[in-house]
Amino acid sequence: MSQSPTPAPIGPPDATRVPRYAEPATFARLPRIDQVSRADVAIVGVPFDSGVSYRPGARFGPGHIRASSKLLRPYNPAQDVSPWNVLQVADAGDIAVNPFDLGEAVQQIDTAITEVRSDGATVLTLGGDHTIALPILRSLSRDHGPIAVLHFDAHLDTWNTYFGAPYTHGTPFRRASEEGLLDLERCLHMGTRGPLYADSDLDDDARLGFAVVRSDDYEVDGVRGAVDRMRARLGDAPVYVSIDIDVLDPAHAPGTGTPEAGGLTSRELLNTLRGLNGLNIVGADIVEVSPPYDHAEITGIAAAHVAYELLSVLAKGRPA
Ligand SMILES: N=C(N)NCCCC(=O)O
Ligand SMILES: [Zn+2]
Ligand SMILES: [Zn+2]
Repeated sequence: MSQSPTPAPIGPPDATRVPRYAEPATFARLPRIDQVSRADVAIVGVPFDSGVSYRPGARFGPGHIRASSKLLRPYNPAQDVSPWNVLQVADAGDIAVNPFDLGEAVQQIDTAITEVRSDGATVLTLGGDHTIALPILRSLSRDHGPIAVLHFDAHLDTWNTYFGAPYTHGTPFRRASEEGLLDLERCLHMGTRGPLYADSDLDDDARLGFAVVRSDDYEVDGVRGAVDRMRARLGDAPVYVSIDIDVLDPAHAPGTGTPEAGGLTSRELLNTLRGLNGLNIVGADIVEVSPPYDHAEITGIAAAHVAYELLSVLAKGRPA
């Protein structure tokens, strides 16, 4: 039987013919998911910030990242790939999440992510606060088993509860570990720094399955050393990449809710992500972008470029 050939992916309109600032924003001016027959990668917004412990505003993150992604161009010379030519990437819009009921919100995110994934798409989620990583990991682990979480963040996010609440942006990875969603030999934080509640936080964190490449380790070992440790830890496990934009120094990402001094530069983060090539990435998020605290789109642009590097890695990983 003759098979109909897979249609060429639809990319963004040519920016030399359609102004970048025209039209409602989709990520990188890519098509909406209802404009394509199928998607290899779906961009999903999660406008939710009811889990934050300090400054709010991440509910406006997805729209801001989309607006800040209009200048991205089709060819990525740093990875020698044109991601839109290799993958059908489409914008699936935003999940309608209950801002008043965290339990229901977590359930809604799991359901919506599972539905997008059931059509065969890898999901790149734009947050939203870090609470959203838990339901995404629940969805992924049902198909992939225990996941290696590669977690870029100033914070551990393996704390227990806030005001007795189990679902918050400081607790997703403790819940995930307790629920058996994580490969305890292969999870890793990158870029952590700053004050903790107690020194036992680090003992708890290690017990929950995480190794650590601190922000200060970049000073000593450089990006190359960080990438070597990252690849050794992740091995060939299914990897979920969770990027809290506050992993960047506040100079590189002021628009976030719980900023900590002494962070990575955007160049260090982008270069570290390029080191993911060849690994088995099953999903990713970019969270904690809070536009009310941003200036001149600094944080939105950083997040858009982070997404672009991740999409380039996914494109390079696709068998020809
Ligand atoms: N930004 C995230 N995801 N977590 C921050 C937790 C801050 C705190 O417990 O003080
Ligand atoms: Zn953080
Ligand atoms: Zn976080």
